[in-house]
Amino acid sequence: MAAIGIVGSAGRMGQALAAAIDEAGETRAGGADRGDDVGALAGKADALVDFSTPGALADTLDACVKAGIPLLIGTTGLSADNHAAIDAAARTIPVLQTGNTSLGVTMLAALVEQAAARLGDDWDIEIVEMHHRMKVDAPSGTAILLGEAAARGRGIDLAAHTESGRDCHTGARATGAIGFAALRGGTVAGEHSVILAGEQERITISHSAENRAIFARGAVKGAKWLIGQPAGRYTMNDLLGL
Ligand SMILES: NC(=O)C1=CN([C@@H]2O[C@H](COP(=O)(O)OP(=O)(O)OC[C@H]3O[C@@H](n4cnc5c(N)ncnc54)[C@H](OP(=O)(O)O)[C@@H]3O)[C@@H](O)[C@H]2O)C=CC1
Ligand SMILES: O=C(O)C1=N[C@H](C(=O)O)C[C@H](O)C1
Repeated sequence: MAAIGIVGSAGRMGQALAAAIDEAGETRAGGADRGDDVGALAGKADALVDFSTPGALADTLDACVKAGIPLLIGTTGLSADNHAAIDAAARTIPVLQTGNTSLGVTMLAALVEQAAARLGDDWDIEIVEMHHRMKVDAPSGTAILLGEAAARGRGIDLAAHTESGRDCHTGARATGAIGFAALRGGTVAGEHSVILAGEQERITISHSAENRAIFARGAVKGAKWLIGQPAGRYTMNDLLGL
């Protein structure tokens, strides 16, 4: 049985994760929220799972490195500095970072990578997502993950080909661009569609999250899998052997 600590335990995902830990028969090592000592939590856990905010990440990584325990990072909206800090910590401990812990989105990303690899750049790729009104970051971590999968398939750099936040007179779409559009409203748990738009035909591949339990269950699986892995940076693909 694994003792899993929750960073951001009072939040929507923190609560869903607590339920998933119980459902899986694992142990809750406790939680850390704003102002709490994450080091104390790391000291009594086998692994931490973080669904909080990018500003909390540096302390959480430090705490896990000091305690020598793995960390699963589900928080999205991460900066380049956050990613550099993850890379540094992953030299000492196992770290799994993903914009989406669900099995369905991991499969969707694999399909998108394959489609992008086989279709030429005359097929325009657009990623559309919708989330609840409380979500603070855009595009979603999942949309970015799907964009990275498409870019990998195409053999291009995502940052250099991103078109997002289109407004006013944008000019025509750049050939080979990967476009992002974000909608916010209501209580939507997470909707993502990847549209491949060619000449007179279109492919749309979608994923709908019906609730947060799917993310929480995937995070518990990920945390358990991380315990016992060597130091390194992992994704859900590693966990699922994709
Ligand atoms: N990878 C995935 O599969 C998924 C990722 N997410 C991501 O997880 C994150 C959390 O989402 P959600 O639960 O909906 O958001 P919430 O706002 O409901 O929860 C975040 C929690 O983190 C707390 N928090 C703020 N600062 C700290 C800190 N320094 N240390 C510890 N906790 C802190 C917040 O407290 P306070 O209210 O006081 O600020 C809040 O309770 C988001 O980035 C979201 O995009 C969500 C779903 C799935
Ligand atoms: O904030 C959320 O709610 C979600 N965040 C993740 C994201 O940014 O993609 C995952 C999921 O879509 C829900």
